[in-house]
Amino acid sequence: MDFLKIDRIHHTYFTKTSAVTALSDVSLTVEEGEFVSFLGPSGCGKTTLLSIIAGLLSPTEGDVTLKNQPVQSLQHDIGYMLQQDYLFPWKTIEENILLGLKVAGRLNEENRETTIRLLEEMGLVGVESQFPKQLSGGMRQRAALVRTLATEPKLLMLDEPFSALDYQTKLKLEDLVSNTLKSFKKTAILVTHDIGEAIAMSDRVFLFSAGPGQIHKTFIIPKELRDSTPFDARNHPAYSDIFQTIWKELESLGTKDEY
Ligand SMILES: Nc1ncnc2c1ncn2[C@@H]1O[C@H](COP(=O)(O)OP(=O)(O)OP(=O)(O)O)[C@@H](O)[C@H]1O
Repeated sequence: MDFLKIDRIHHTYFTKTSAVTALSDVSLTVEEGEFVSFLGPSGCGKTTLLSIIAGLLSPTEGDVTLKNQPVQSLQHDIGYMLQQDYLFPWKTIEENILLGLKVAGRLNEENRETTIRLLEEMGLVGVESQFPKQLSGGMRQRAALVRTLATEPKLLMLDEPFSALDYQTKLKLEDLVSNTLKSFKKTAILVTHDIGEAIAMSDRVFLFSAGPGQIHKTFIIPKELRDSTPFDARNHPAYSDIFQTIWKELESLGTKDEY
């Protein structure tokens, strides 16, 4: 059974004066526990597709099923990690992390223990009583991910989560996030413009072309890279081959200023 099935999705935005086709005939599947990336130029429909998967937007045509259930309304058990951490500045890290569980009326001993394990995995033990402004950007992003994972989402969507961080922090966070998602056996979709990040973190990469957005090609990341941490994958001999292959495909789509 496919964990997530996207079947012949087509989406057109209609405005008073125009119609913009954001996605055309997009089909893909994601297996449980898999980490996939959506890579492509600005405007190729990545955000539109995430919104459709989350049930925030109804596609013009096509179907999405998550764990064999049709997605027809907002999915509450999808977690997000975004470019901004959206932590509440007036709450401590612990209060921020437990907020989602409290609001859902699901705070109990078991998921408190899960939260402690997550704090350990993400190297955040000791900062629970601090406020977000006392933490670095990377630490705040880690706290935001703990808050998301604490609610045990079925699927995690990572929408350019590292793009506002400095390069060193981004590399360290890639490793931490990847290890944590593997140890919690999470299924995840990463949206990124960064070929290296997509290769280092994913099992498969879907390369989108723009205008309208379509899947141009799917790349299976070599096993030796998948078995490595993202940092080690970037330094593996197989990395440059797959990087070149994806780069050439991107170039064949037409170079855009964004690249
Ligand atoms: N609400 C909207 N109304 C009209 N057109 C829209 C709307 N949202 C997106 N679009 C258009 O749909 C296309 C796909 O947009 P989308 O934001 O999904 O792309 P994207 O790949 O996420 O871009 P980026 O990488 O810049 O975030 C673009 O041409 C965009 O201008």
